[in-house]
Amino acid sequence: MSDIKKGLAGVVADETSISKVNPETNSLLYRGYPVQELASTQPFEAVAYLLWHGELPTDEQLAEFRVAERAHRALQPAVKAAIDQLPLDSHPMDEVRMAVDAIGAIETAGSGNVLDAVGTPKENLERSLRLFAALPAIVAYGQRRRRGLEPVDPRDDLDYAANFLWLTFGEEADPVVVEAFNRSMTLYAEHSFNASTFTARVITSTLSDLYSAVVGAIGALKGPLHGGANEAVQHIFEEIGSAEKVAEWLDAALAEKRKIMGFGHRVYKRGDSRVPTMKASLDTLVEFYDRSDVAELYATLESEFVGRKGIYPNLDYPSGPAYNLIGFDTLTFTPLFVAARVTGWTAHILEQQASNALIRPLSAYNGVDERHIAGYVPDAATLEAQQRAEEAS
Ligand SMILES: CC(=O)SCCNC(=O)CCNC(=O)[C@H](O)C(C)(C)COP(=O)(O)OP(=O)(O)OC[C@H]1O[C@@H](n2cnc3c(N)ncnc32)[C@H](O)[C@@H]1OP(=O)(O)O
Ligand SMILES: O=C([O-])CC(=O)C(=O)O
Repeated sequence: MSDIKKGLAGVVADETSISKVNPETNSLLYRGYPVQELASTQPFEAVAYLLWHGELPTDEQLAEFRVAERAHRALQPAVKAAIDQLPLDSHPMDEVRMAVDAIGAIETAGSGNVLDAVGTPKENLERSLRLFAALPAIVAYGQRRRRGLEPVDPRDDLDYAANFLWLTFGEEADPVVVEAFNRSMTLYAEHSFNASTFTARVITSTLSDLYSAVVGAIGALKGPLHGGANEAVQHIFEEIGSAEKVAEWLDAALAEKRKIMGFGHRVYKRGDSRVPTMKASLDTLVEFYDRSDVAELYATLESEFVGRKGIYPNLDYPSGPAYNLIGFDTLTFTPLFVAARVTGWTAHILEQQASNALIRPLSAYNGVDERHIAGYVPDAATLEAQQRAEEAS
């Protein structure tokens, strides 16, 4: 069949008013605002509000939103208990998926049946806010427990980004670090019908609940062709070691036909619109931590790979080393992406619920021709149905 779109490449599956990815102009708009402007001027809470409500909050709305977000920051004992059941060497993405699953099971408990678990738009907006508020403590706890540290309590006097760093490291981060981290959250928040968001929309389209959709999206994000690439970039940096070893490493990697993680994109073919903003944040971190070696490796790998293949970095390329400099464990990088993208996922879940159609594409069968079990004799009802089908065709 010639009209198969492998990987749904180029297929417009539905409309959305949440974000616009334009590879021609290399731009990304959230509800009409260029993401670079949002990243430079807004706290992440305001970006979450924008994605859900369609408008940036007024000062009063932001203050009210912050009160609600701060009220749900603490790690719930049942969620901590769910995470504690897992081996310490479970992947943190599995931990986060388990935590969201536990929250979903707790919050929809008593809803009676699958129809009631779906919830109203108001309930789903509240659920989105609670998940957004709870994820930093979940991600931070994962890293702390692997380091043998007790969780710390959230700080009501800190905004989202500063509190996230506090929860992870147990100390107040420098404003330079908070700013870079806040920007990364905004840049990661939303990107139209990427694989994880589309997964969330597919699950939502069956009238399943918001938590199930987010759990599915986490599973899709874990893959290294999608969100898992920020973790994979750091592994590559460690494998290479230093800028002078890039050329030799790349020769071998390309000879082995390896994918170089952090490069390439399904939609952007001439560079990811978010990279310059994240690279600027990486530069501030390089300066702050006095790690010019990281900048050198970054620049050398980029120029060698772009020079040889004409394939450009995506957002995971600068964010991987940025998260490493901040002090996050490498395996925590993709959970940070979850904490940011939960805003986009839930905005899409709400949009899908508001205008739903079951998502169910067709497939072209390319298996063996019809065949039969030797000695099988159809019963009367089957024969009758076959006869009716033949007559109708
Ligand atoms: C936030 C995000 O999720 S951004 C994406 C993060 N993912 C990564 O960084 C993983 C590495 N990149 C990739 O695997 C790809 O570029 C993808 C999956 C992101 C996009 O893939 P697609 O649009 O399907 O392009 P596809 O994988 O078909 O690549 C086209 C060609 O470029 C090559 N190519 C694309 N990206 C890379 C890469 N990173 N390294 C080496 N070769 C690459 C492919 O091998 C393919 O070559 P071929 O035509 O000779 O077979
Ligand atoms: O859009 C995509 O396919 C992947 C991506 O960059 C994202 O989800 O941020």
